[in-house]
Amino acid sequence: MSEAKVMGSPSLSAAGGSVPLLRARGLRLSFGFTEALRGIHVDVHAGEVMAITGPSGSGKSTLLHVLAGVLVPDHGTVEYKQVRLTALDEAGRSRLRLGEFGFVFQYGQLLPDLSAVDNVTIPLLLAGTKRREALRRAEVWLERLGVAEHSGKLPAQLSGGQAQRVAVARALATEPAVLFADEPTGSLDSLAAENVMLALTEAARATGTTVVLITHDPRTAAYADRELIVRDGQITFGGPTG
Ligand SMILES: Nc1ncnc2c1ncn2[C@@H]1O[C@H](COP(=O)(O)OP(=O)(O)OP(=O)(O)O)[C@@H](O)[C@H]1O
Repeated sequence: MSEAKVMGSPSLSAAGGSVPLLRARGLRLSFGFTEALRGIHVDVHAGEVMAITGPSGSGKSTLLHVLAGVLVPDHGTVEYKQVRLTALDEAGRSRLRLGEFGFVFQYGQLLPDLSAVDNVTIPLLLAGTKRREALRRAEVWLERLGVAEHSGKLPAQLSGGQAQRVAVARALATEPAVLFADEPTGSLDSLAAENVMLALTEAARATGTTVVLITHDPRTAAYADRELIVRDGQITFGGPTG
């Protein structure tokens, strides 16, 4: 774990209930005249797999980026482990992202000239892990994601589903507290999508990693513990009641 980790275990509120790992209130964000987020409240609890669904253009990616501290809302707050992420400057948010969060995108964005295992070592090496140990841990993660036999292949030699599982292994290798995934199966056929989701959720549940993922696909959402539906920048289903 990196020094940038925000210390503290899941805490209890004064009332004795568990405090969400991520707590967002009153999020509003506009791009010019487009109101992408129009007053969103979200709680994400430690260890849960949460799917954000909704029509194209409804604000899903914007919401994910605000929760992950990539974008700053015009109004509203995001708290991570009770630290107000929205009050941090860019450097503070960057440290938090590096230390606590992992990311997977629709197209895994593996480095094309590096083998699968070398791709997975990258974040470990950046975090200061020695090369030998990084290789060992990368192999363990490829095994967990079911792609160990492809570890020496270049991304171009992998199927789309295999490449996404390598991308998930890379995102989880530093053992982030939260994995943010934006359409992680969006480029795959349905069988490959199910295999990636199965591998992703099994690995996340085995390690207690919290997952926030965006998907258009109901079959992908079915792997989540909870679904949040966003329409026109607002949550229409699954938001906090309190
Ligand atoms: N950088 C940006 N500049 C201008 N407008 C943006 C920007 N990012 C998003 N938007 C607009 O904000 C709204 C929400 O976009 P967002 O990408 O969050 O939706 P989405 O639900 O993730 O869509 P999709 O499912 O198609 O990826 C859209 O109207 C989009 O055009």
